[in-house]
Amino acid sequence: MRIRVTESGFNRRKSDSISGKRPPISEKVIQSAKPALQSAKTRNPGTFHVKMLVGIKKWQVRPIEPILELKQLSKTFGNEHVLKEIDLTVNEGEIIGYIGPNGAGKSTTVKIMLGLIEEFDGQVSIFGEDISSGDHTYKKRIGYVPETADLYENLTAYEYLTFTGELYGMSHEEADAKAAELTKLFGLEEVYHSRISSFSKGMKQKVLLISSLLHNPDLLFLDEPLSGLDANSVMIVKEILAKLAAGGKTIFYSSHIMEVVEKISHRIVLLSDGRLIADGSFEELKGQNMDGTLEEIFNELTGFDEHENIAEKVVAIVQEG
Ligand SMILES: Nc1ncnc2c1ncn2[C@@H]1O[C@H](COP(=O)(O)OP(=O)(O)OP(=O)(O)O)[C@@H](O)[C@H]1O
Repeated sequence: MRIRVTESGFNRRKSDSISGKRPPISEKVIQSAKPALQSAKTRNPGTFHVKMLVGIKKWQVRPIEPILELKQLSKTFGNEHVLKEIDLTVNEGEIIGYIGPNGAGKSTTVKIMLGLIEEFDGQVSIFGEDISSGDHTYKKRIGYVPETADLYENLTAYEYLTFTGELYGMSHEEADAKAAELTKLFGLEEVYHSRISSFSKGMKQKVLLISSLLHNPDLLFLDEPLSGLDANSVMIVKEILAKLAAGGKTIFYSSHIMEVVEKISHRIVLLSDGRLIADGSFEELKGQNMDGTLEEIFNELTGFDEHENIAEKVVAIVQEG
């Protein structure tokens, strides 16, 4: 059985504490959670979220809900088999690093889950509901940062954010108040009423991030969310994601920046040629005889060892003549 222990705002798995990647949760704390866990287990078998109410010295135990379930998900475009019988369960509070080579099918999976691609085989459930049922209310609980977005560049940040906030059911005043505070925290206070067309790439990315968070979604899909952000902003966003997950939000994080995926993900899911070929924490992947960085594990699992050879050929062609 897997347990997640939350204490003083830290949220991690027992395996994390053993690996020493983050400050360890003491064995005493884990032991003290056991009676509450045991009684919850007899009532409702499964996986549990164990939360210590700091100061009250009491354990709060509730089942970890599967937020997302893919069963035998397959997708073809014409004759091309893009997704091949994918099974995946994602639990509440998890940050999933969803990685794979170009063209592996990552965006296609995300678009299916967002309801942007409606034809597929298999079953996709979000918040316990089959998304093919025709009930689209689940979308209100989702936030999305696309890899490339058509921001309505003629709108100001204020207009764009209040517009998207209202689409998610917020009142104009509520969306404005929240957007103004968030843009200030992201250093965009002075340009809140400027047109997005005048923004730098990083500033636009901040608007997209704010827009995905404004309505306090329970599930976030992030596609290269750090694109164009400076090092300070990257630190802020990584911290925000860790805190959101500690508070029970679920994050599906797709990126090619392996160093970040390695650091922030509770679980790494590797898609190659439409199939899931690895699923586990970074420590678990390393434990399966795949030593090294996530970049090296990625190269090994996808069977790629040609980088030196290809680079040599490119440089030779560039320097010809
Ligand atoms: N609308 C479409 N029509 C036809 N083929 C498509 C369509 N969308 C995606 N594909 C194909 O599906 C495959 C997977 O594409 P997808 O965008 O899901 O890959 P990805 O893993 O997100 O890649 P990247 O890392 O480059 O963003 C590719 O071969 C792509 O050409």
